[in-house]
Amino acid sequence: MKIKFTKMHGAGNDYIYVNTLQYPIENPEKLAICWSQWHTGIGSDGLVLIGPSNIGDFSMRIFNADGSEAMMCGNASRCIGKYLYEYGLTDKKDIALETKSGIKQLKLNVNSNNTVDEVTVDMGIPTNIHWVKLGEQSLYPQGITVSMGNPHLVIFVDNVSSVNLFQAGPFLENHPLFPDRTNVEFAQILDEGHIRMRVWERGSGITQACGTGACATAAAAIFTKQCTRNVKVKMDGGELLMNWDVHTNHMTMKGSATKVFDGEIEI
Ligand SMILES: N[C@@H](CCC[C@H](N)C(=O)O)C(=O)O
Repeated sequence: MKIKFTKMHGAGNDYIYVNTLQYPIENPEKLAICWSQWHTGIGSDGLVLIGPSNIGDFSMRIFNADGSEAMMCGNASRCIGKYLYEYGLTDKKDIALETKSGIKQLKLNVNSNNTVDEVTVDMGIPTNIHWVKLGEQSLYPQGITVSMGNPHLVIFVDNVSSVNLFQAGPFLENHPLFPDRTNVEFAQILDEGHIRMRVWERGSGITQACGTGACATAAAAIFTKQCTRNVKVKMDGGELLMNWDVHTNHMTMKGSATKVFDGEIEI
């Protein structure tokens, strides 16, 4: 059986997107592992399924490169907005997307060519924000946990370029404090409106960007009064603009969504 897919990225965080309304997928965990491989698969940070929804306009399921299913993905939610509009699944510019961490509202920025270049997502309320001690075995004594529907650990450092992500990432992802594992963000405050961040994602390793991670980083920086409520998070693959609303407590994330190519694969 042949499945059509689209490879897309948001700030360099790249996923394989399948419209399951047309191509139902029975074993996404296995396919995420197989297709994400760079040398023997399509190559990606994971697999995203676009589906129907009873409570929103459409739904999203996201699988990391190791096959684990995540509750939410910020970069994929923007790419889904672009996909839905440009592939004619909707003509709405405001889309309610069902995710495992609830409905996320997408606002599409449609340009004169009728293509979507940017999407703003209401990412909801950051929760579980508190300092944690990481113990003597960690190079980094403490960090801040933030939940954006999925778990994050944010560690502020003076120089993000000097962090050895390959070493610190897996150690902290699997730290005993986090029985469900965690995403790990290293963040350097550039000024009160700009943060430089590098990420180790749970289930995918080093990625070029993480949308929920950018939200978590902004929330941690604002929580510790290092940044204002409007802040840009610069990652290896691009930047996202965050706003943490003082009245609603919701975090919004604005950024690009890019199509790489369409393909077809046999299963
Ligand atoms: N890249 C994503 C997050 C994907 C899921 C994450 N690795 C997890 O397991 O929670 C984003 O852009 O938010």
